[in-house]
Amino acid sequence: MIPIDDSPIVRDGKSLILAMDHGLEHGPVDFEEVPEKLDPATVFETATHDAVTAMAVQKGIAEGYYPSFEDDVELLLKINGTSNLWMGEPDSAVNCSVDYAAELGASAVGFTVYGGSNHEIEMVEEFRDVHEDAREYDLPVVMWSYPRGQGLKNDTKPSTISYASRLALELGADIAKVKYPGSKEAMAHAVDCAGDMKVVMSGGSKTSDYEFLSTVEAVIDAGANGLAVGRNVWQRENPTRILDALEKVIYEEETADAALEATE
Ligand SMILES: O=P(O)(O)OC[C@H]1O[C@](O)(COP(=O)(O)O)[C@@H](O)[C@@H]1O
Repeated sequence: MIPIDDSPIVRDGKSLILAMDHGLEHGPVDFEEVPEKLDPATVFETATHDAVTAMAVQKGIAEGYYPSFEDDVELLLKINGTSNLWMGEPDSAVNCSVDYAAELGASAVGFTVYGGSNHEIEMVEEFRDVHEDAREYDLPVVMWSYPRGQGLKNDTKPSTISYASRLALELGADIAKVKYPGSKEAMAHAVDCAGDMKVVMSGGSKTSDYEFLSTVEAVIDAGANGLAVGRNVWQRENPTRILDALEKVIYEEETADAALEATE
């Protein structure tokens, strides 16, 4: 972990990363209800909102679309990723080098580690190379720290999420992106386990405005540093409105109720 408060992907110590790697990770199914979002430019447009500190995409999307948005959006290049067609133990192919991420204009890199998978050892060794290459460019490293595999039946239980945040600290991440462990108290423990490293919550599938914002409120109350979110923003009819509300909950530490009321 290095100090990253001056990084462009951090605003007032917090981050709101807009993720759009779902076409690879889940397949086009995530765009069925919002077919216009199949065009990555529409989501880059959403990422120009002041609340968004970075947009996380795979190499192909960055190559094709980032040049039109480089003045308004910070790029977080996701270095590895797997399709949903892969049926083996959780694993993730390294799809891009840190050198090429830097060439594309990335302000940070992202890397998934599936702790507990039968492929954990190789993934952590790949993370080592990515982490040390990123240090050469002073690029913050965001770890998608997702323990899962045949030995892990519940990947969001509190002890697993605390382990996920600790594992990221120990391996050198600057931000750990973890799933919500179900309560503010459990999130607070995951944050404690991360020491001075930043922890952000992973968004998850789309829920109601209130449910989503209340969870984000709990996460901020727990001392976490924001959110890395995809579907709960760009699957909405009005992504700007939820980003207006998230701006209030994350940076102004307002309640979900107050944020909703102010953005009605
Ligand atoms: O591995 P999972 O749990 O299916 O989720 C992977 C997806 O979730 C994210 O980590 C966050 O996106 P969401 O907010 O839509 O859950 C994406 O970067 C990634 O594509």
